[in-house]
Amino acid sequence: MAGSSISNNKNDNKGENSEEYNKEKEEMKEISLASLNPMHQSSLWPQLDLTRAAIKGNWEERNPTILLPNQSDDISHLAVDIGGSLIKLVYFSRHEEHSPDDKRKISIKKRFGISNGSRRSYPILGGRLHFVNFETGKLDECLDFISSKQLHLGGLDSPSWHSGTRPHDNPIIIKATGGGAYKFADVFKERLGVSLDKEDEMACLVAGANFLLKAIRHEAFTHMEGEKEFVQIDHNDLFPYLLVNIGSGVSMIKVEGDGKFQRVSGTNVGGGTYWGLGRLLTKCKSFVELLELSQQGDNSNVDMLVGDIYGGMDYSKIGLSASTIASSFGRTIAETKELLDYRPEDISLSLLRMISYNIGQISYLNALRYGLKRIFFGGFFICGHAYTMDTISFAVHFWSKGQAQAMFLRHEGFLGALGAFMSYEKHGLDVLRAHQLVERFPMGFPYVGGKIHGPPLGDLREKISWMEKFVQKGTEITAPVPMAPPGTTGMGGFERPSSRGIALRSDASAALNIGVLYVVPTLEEFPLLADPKTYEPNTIDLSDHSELEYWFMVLSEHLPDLVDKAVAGEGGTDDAKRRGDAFARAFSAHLARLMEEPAAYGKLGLANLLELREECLREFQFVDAYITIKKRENEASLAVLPDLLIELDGMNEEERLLALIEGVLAANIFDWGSRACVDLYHKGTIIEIYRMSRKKMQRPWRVDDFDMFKKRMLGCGDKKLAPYRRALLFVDNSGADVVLGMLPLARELLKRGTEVVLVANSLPALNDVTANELPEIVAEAAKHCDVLRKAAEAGGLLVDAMVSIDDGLVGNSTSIPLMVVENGCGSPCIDFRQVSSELAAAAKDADLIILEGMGRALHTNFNAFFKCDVLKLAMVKNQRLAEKLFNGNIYDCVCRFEPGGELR
Ligand SMILES: Nc1ncnc2c1ncn2[C@@H]1O[C@H](COP(=O)(O)OP(=O)(O)O)[C@@H](O)[C@H]1O
Ligand SMILES: CC(C)(COP(=O)(O)O)[C@@H](O)C(=O)NCCC(=O)O
Ligand SMILES: [Mn+2]
Repeated sequence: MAGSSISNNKNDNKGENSEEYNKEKEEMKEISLASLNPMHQSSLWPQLDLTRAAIKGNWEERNPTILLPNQSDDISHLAVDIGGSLIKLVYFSRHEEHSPDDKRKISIKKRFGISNGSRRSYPILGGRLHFVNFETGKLDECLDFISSKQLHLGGLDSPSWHSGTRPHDNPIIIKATGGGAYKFADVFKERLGVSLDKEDEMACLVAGANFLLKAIRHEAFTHMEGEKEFVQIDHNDLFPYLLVNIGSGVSMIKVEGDGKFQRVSGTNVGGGTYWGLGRLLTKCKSFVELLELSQQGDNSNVDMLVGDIYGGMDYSKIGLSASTIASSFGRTIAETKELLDYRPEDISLSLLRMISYNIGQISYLNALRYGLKRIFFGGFFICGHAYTMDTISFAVHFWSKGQAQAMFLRHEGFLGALGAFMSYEKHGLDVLRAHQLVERFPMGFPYVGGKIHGPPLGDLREKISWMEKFVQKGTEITAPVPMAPPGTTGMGGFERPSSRGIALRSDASAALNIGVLYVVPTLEEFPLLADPKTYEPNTIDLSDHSELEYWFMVLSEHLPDLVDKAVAGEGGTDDAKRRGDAFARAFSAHLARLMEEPAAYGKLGLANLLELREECLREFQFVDAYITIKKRENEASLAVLPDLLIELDGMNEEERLLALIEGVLAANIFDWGSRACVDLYHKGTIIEIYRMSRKKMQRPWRVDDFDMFKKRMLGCGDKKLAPYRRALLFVDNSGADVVLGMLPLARELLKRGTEVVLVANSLPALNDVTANELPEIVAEAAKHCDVLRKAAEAGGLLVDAMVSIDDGLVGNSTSIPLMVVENGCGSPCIDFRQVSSELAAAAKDADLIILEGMGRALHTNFNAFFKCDVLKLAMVKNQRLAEKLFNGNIYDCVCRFEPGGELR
């Protein structure tokens, strides 16, 4: 029950109780950012070190990469928002993941004329934006933090960047907003030697909100009766809106565009009122404590309800139920009672409701006054607290009679600081778009909910011991807010929160659900999506709790096997075992967190869970858990490929096409992500299983559009259609899947004059084949196949891999080339909103897409439409999914052909 869960709460006040966490000062929420345009630097922007800067690659390229050899990788830039209650820091650290261009990449870049980085007219460098906050009353802590991380020296073009000293004639300037930018300017100058460049607070709030609403996909959400729902904001239909920032006090700003706004109202009853009055009345030591108290409160002991006045009856004539609050704190007029006679829990809840309800009501009145339908609420007062949001939402909904809607922002507390940060320059941040931002949730997130200022755990050993320390706490993650629906009366008031007794996650009251947003400048929207606006990658929506429970179970059960493979893949060393253990804990904690609050990481689909698992493995430096298995299966499959090709070549074209599709479906059984299949592998060799799988291919398949596809490929009678120009083949698993399934299909397309682009993962995921691995596999296959060889050579694919091939054949070919491009993903699924620039370029001339495998064709994209023809091929290796999608059974096959564009 709530009481015990809260009082036993070991996550509480970590900073105060534990020495270790006393030094935790770095917020674990980060956003990666595009970096700077050296062309447009203002003198205020901390300069990059451009000494010995050189253009890498071709000078004639439109967007060459500029190397900055003297630029520290840890360069930081800082902006501050110093409010009445809290200081918010936003700082940028450059953080680029370098993956050297291999020959495959170079040839693809040449082929498609892709320049480095992005299409824009400046090089975007990777980086992260960190969010940190301190109490304003503890300014010293904040200054120590800035100083220890040298944030105030951020990237200045001076030798002092390294030495930490700086010449007096070159003042350091930091962007600052909030009242404290004035009040504490001298302290910053004295302690850190920096000048604060003051930016208007309202302008910063608006700039921060506009950026977030445009660039971050799941930034805004509604929160009604415990239900959180993300809102897709149409960039072209964002304005006008009312921005209500609930900080110490409250500002209400009518926003009509970028930089176009007016502060129309406000109220002095805000977050400071709750925290200040609450502290006085309850003797709470911290804001979090005060909020937690409210979770166990019953405000009817403090508030005067309509029923108190009307002898237990509703005042239905004017729509007020007996439980409606008639007068906040009205019961405390009783002369017989003193403050100590009231429970602090009840006082806290009463205060929270009074203030939230009041702000909701005033906000709506202002929205009404200015004809604004949408209201976004920000400010640290909300701090992800479900009951606060529900109360505000209720007020807006009730007073507007359902006409207006309250929306909340995930980065609620950092609008001003973000706006101040953006005011350094107008060219870096504000052009970023959602497809370039990837949000990741680091391993500590389930434990600390993004709240605790964790140490920068760059070192793997630190990560592991951090996990080990938290292992006890893993079992204590209890339900966050909400609470059960607050039970509104529908008559203008609230019932008491029916949530009393439901456990509150220790830190949920102040947990900001913000992960790490990496900027990957090279990511693009897939150009062949029929309608990017309505595209939803996930087929399974995990907001259905029974689905979530099922997949939670599947992934949990699969965990020991995955850890075994990952550890074995690295020789089973003690180090690998320890990492394996820590990974299992971290991933289990993510799962537990999401079970309790499915929307904690944004909108949750199955693809997100599967990707999270891969990311978590990478965090513990398991680069490729299935590497040994993949190699073994590739070799076994390559050994039988020649026989398969001979068999195929002996067939007529109709038989062959069917055999090829059957082959793809049968070979898709080699999937180490499926429990059922893994069990199967104990029962026979790869080749035996493949044969068994082929034998069982009975048509009609569960989804069987083969005849339609055949008609398009082979024509009908004398009527032949032109071959496809270019086919994108999204390959799935290593071994038989790619070697005996997809490569023979690729070969057939090549023979028919179609350019083939093999699209594979950028990073390993389960036993999926990667773009790095494919050229070698193709080279091996090509030893047995002229078609593949010639095509690959002509495509420049087989540069290194083909050294053993007879030189006489090289360059003689006029065949259509075969290419390998990376998809930009490291997951068994694919989200077409964010793919590599290589793939986006290759897609431009494509007229056929073949999506293979459960992850890419069923879990994601089963319902997706494309501008060109698409063939979705997969074997369903999970009973529940087969039942859910088409009332089918495990091992059913899907061959779905959907003509694109005008044909549909
Ligand atoms: N950890 C916290 N400590 C103090 N106040 C907090 C905390 N978390 C949330 N708050 C609430 O947030 C309010 C401050 O919000 P904020 O947006 O930072 O405003 P300001 O800029 O005025 O400081 C506080 O008055 C309090 O109600
Ligand atoms: C992870 C996968 C999507 C990979 O499937 P693939 O794309 O390789 O066909 C699939 O194995 C899966 O959904 N596995 C979990 C379900 C299970 O164990 O039954
Ligand atoms: Mn796979």
